[in-house]
Amino acid sequence: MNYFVTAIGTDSGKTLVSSILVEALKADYWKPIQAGFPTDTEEVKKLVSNSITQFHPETHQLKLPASPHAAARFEHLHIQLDDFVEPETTNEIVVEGAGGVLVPINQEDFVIDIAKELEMEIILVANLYLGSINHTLLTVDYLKRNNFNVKGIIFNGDGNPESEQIILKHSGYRPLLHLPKLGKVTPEVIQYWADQLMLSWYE
Ligand SMILES: Nc1ncnc2c1ncn2[C@@H]1O[C@H](COP(=O)(O)OP(=O)(O)OP(=O)(O)O)[C@@H](O)[C@H]1O
Ligand SMILES: C[C@H](N)[C@H](N)CCCCCC(=O)O
Ligand SMILES: [Mg+2]
Repeated sequence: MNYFVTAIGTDSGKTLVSSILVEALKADYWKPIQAGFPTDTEEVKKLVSNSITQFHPETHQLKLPASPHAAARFEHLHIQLDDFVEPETTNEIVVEGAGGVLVPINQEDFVIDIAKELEMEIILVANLYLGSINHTLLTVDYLKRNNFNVKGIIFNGDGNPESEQIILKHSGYRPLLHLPKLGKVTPEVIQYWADQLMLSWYE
């Protein structure tokens, strides 16, 4: 199974969560669209320590740290959905989106449409700041209305039981992991949280 990691926004922790997933599953990693530097792939390479994972090149590596539709226009490029061809591998792939679900890649399509085209199972990263319930349930509503197959939700940030409870109630999604605010993120920290994730992965 290939997993598409999305979130309720940008800077939500998708790269951090992708590193944990890659380490836990010994899966490959692919960031189809990178906007800005340093790249997420470089970050994941620093955090993953297993010898099986392959890091597949971005389909579009854009200079501007902006929405892909704008970053592409800035470079006189046009991104289209059929640019995205699943990398050749016999391994599972953890695919990281860019920003949240409705991030435009051109004037018609969105980042989440890549997951639809490639029939990937969604993993949703949800933060727990004040305001994140609304952002999360809007994302959940979109995923449900468009019949996405969702593996589960990973809460990222210091505990907020009231938010977690109401999000789980309305989404019906399985909580895969709750990642607190970490200190220095090292490969050892990633391995620890990869082990935590696997405790309930096959439930
Ligand atoms: N639980 C956490 N504890 C400590 N630092 C975190 C945590 N979650 C995210 N961060 C940090 O916050 C920053 C943004 O996280 P990250 O890069 O994973 O976001 P992202 O969702 O991948 O963003 P983008 O949409 O640009 O891909 C990073 O420096 C990351 O290490
Ligand atoms: C540049 C950033 N780090 C992400 N890769 C792209 C985020 C796009 C967000 C678009 C938006 O929702 O306004
Ligand atoms: Mg990222």
